[in-house]
Amino acid sequence: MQVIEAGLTAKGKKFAIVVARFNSFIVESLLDGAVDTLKRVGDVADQDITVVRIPGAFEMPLAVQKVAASGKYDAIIALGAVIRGGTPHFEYVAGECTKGLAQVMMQHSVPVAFGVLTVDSIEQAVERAGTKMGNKGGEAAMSALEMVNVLSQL
Ligand SMILES: Nc1c(NC[C@H](O)[C@H](O)[C@H](O)CO)[nH]c(=O)[nH]c1=O
Ligand SMILES: CC(=O)[C@@H](O)COP(=O)(O)O
Repeated sequence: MQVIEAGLTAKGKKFAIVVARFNSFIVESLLDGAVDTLKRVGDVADQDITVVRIPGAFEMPLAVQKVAASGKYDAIIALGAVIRGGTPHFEYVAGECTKGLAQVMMQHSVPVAFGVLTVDSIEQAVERAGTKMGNKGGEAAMSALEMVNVLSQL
């Protein structure tokens, strides 16, 4: 049996973090978690991290597609927070964001870590942005680190 398993250090690899400004009080905590994980777990240097700010989750697929097409990055981390309101708006924004990001990942063969919260309430968002349910930005960064390493072995 051959098992391909990857480590998490990614010194010298380049990461782009695409950050939605909508619900920024939540998303900035996701960004803090992602940067902290890349540096502390991945040993990624500050100059190898590029942060791209965009309006909201709906714009995420296009921005991530441009970043992927540049060929400059080993992985991309998408960070945002879609919080359910009183209309069907949530379904459209969250659905298009999720679908679009998956398409970009397959089209460009570059890992896109999904750090976009899709939650029913602000309370659920706070819980996932560095409080009792952890920090989903940090978790997305962990997956980007692992994917960069695993892809290099395949
Ligand atoms: N409601 C949320 C949005 N809405 C904004 C859209 O993403 C988009 O920027 C706007 O419709 C203009 O095209 N964005 C989020 O990231 N989170 C939300 O909860
Ligand atoms: C993405 C959303 O669901 C939200 O921000 C929009 O709120 P609403 O459905 O009340 O217009």
